[in-house]
Amino acid sequence: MTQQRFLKGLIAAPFTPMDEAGKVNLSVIETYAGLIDKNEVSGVFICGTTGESMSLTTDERKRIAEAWVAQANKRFKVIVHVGGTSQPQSIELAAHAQGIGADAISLMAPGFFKPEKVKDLVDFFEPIAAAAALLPFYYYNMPSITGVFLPVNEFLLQGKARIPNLKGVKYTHNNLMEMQQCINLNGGEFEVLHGFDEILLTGLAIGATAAVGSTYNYIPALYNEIMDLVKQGNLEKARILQNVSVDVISVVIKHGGGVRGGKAIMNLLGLNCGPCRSPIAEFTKDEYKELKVDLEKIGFFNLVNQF
Ligand SMILES: CC(=O)N[C@@H]([C@@H](O)[C@H](O)[C@H](O)CO)[C@@H](O)CC(=O)C(=O)O
Repeated sequence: MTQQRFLKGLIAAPFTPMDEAGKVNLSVIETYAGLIDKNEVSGVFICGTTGESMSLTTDERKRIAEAWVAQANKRFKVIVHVGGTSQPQSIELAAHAQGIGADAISLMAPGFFKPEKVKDLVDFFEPIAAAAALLPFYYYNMPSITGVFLPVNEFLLQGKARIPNLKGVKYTHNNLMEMQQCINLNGGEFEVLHGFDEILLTGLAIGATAAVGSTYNYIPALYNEIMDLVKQGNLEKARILQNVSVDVISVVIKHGGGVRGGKAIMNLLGLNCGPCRSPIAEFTKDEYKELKVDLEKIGFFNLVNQF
């Protein structure tokens, strides 16, 4: 089946640059956007998990979205995550994303008061998606964080009946059977964006054609090669490269995970993204030293060719 896809290839989930005082530092986004453009990354998924959306104010989220749309300047796509726990706040962010010329919106399920049924989730999303009716909308499925484990294929079916701009799902979960069902639903009607970098190869094997992730910020070449190798049918080499990604992500996990560890990596590489916002603890000097040693041990710095 060859369907026209809106999103393809690698989409980086940018870190939100902050200064030492913990304020959002928009000035870094110009250089950041230059790196994205240079590295065959087809888009950015901003203010998501990696972008610390839930720790930002509504106004900060708007300013960040404006900066990315302006700096991307149509060189790559900008998908704005507008999810949260407050429907009116998300409506405001969705309308804003459309107004500034973003390419798409995405929303995770509300994780404080949770929808009990698929219908509740559709009810929550419908007016938000309608506020950006001209943009494709991707459901951001991430049950490990939201605690919402509703069946995604069922959501796509019920959602499409009421949300005309529902385009697909960003699938950040390891239920590969369900992910495959979503990919094949209605003959491949929906775009399923792969969400876990460490198992990209698995997602590609079952038919994903685009992926959103935090490590595509700093080692995109590795993943672009995995994608090329899969197209060529060279699974043996693709597996070796995926294993390299697993080594990197093991170090990232040791140092606090994709957001904390990943932001520290960006800082080590010279793109000043600053600290994470509380409650994610700031990296100490000793931690930076230890991270560098761990990355050197696995040959990480040879993988980084874009800085
Ligand atoms: C839970 C989580 O943060 N997942 C990441 C992954 O890229 C993740 O950092 C990576 O696979 C390492 O575990 C992305 O799916 C998140 C993402 O795209 C986002 O920032 O919204």
